Amino acid sequence: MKVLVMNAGSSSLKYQLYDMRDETVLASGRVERIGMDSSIVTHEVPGHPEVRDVSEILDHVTAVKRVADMIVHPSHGVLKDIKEIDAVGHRVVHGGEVFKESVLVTQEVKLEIRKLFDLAPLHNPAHMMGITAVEANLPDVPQAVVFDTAFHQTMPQTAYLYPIPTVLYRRHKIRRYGFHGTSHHYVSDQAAEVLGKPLASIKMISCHIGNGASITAIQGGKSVDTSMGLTPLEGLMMGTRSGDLDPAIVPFTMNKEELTLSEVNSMLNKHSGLLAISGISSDMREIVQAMDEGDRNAQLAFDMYTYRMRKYIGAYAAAMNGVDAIVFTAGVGENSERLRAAVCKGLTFLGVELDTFLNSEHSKSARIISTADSKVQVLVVPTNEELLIARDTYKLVKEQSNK
Ligand SMILES: Nc1ncnc2c1ncn2[C@@H]1O[C@H](COP(=O)(O)OP(=O)(O)O)[C@@H](O)[C@H]1O
Ligand SMILES: CC(=O)OP(=O)(O)O
Ligand SMILES: [Mg+2]
Repeated sequence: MKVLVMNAGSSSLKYQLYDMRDETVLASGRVERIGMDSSIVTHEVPGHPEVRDVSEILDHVTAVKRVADMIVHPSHGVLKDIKEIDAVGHRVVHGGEVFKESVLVTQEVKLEIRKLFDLAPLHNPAHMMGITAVEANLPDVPQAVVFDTAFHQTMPQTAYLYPIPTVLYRRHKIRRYGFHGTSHHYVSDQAAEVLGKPLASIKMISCHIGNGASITAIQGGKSVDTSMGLTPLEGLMMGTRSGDLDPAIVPFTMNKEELTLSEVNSMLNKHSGLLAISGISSDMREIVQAMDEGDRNAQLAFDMYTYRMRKYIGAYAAAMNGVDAIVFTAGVGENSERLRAAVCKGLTFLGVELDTFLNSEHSKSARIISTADSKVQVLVVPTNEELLIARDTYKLVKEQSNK
């Protein structure tokens, strides 16, 4: 079975095509700057150089069509006919309380995802555009949706309720949901394998540090608390998002700066975090470079970012009354030895001892980076949300066809 995995953002579309017989990636790529003047399409077949193309792509339907064209292209395609694609799996960030696991797309499912637009305005509308674009380009191909929130549905009420009037939860389902669940789930499985211990016996803290960033406490393989909340704004300081702050800042800023609610919302989501403090970039690579060149604001941004991570790790060690393993994943977590070193430096009280050599090694595989004596094992595990999405999609479509 061939499964196409899609992660549609508001102006981008990432894809991976899997052959599920051996879970190999046949092709992958992305469309960026959808709806802007020059859109960029990149397409890669393992073992071959990347193909890049700049053209005008006005909407997601055209973007999906371009992806399909790439996949069947005479020179860099991997399929003869687009009909060879058996199923499409989508990442959907917000599944609310309705979706505790992955499901096949139906009219009702689409309606439910639409109801959640308010709660993930940067993400869910884009995913829906991806789903309808596939319907337009690949009619009759079954589609599945895999939710970032699903893994966190095991959180106890103590962790997911906000201490505000409960009528807001009953009426509007205002509660903490958590995100990046597919990634936290994947890396926790992988980490247990590397450690050679059953997941059921491990207290783990998983740090997904990418553009968006979240930390999850995983006990016995289940998410028991996570740093993101109702929306992906709560928790850690991120590239452009503020993370935790005093909610009173919202009305106070609106008042003092004469801003509207949507302007403040945009400030907190798009103009805060690393970008705001450094005044340079939301990209950790550029922050580290500027820091090394002596830029004090970049240094401050880095210090705040890692300080806030350390506080969450401490909190989750307390939440689980201990921690056996800390896992770093996603763009920053996997690639920045500087970040890992800075975070772990302040965790010696927990018995964390990083091995400087292992931490500095560049490798694409899951590995331990703590010393043999460290009481808490520290790991780097490359995440693979796409593979879990492909697996769930494959399973759901197979079950459906066996009915
Ligand atoms: N070598 C590196 N050092 C530090 N940060 C890196 C490195 N490589 C990538 N990153 C960071 O990873 C981020 C992207 O992470 P990723 O998990 O791919 O995010 P997303 O999936 O949300 O787009 C970039 O913003 C960049 O700052
Ligand atoms: C939920 C979330 O923050 O996702 P991303 O990191 O892809 O923005
Ligand atoms: Mg990501």
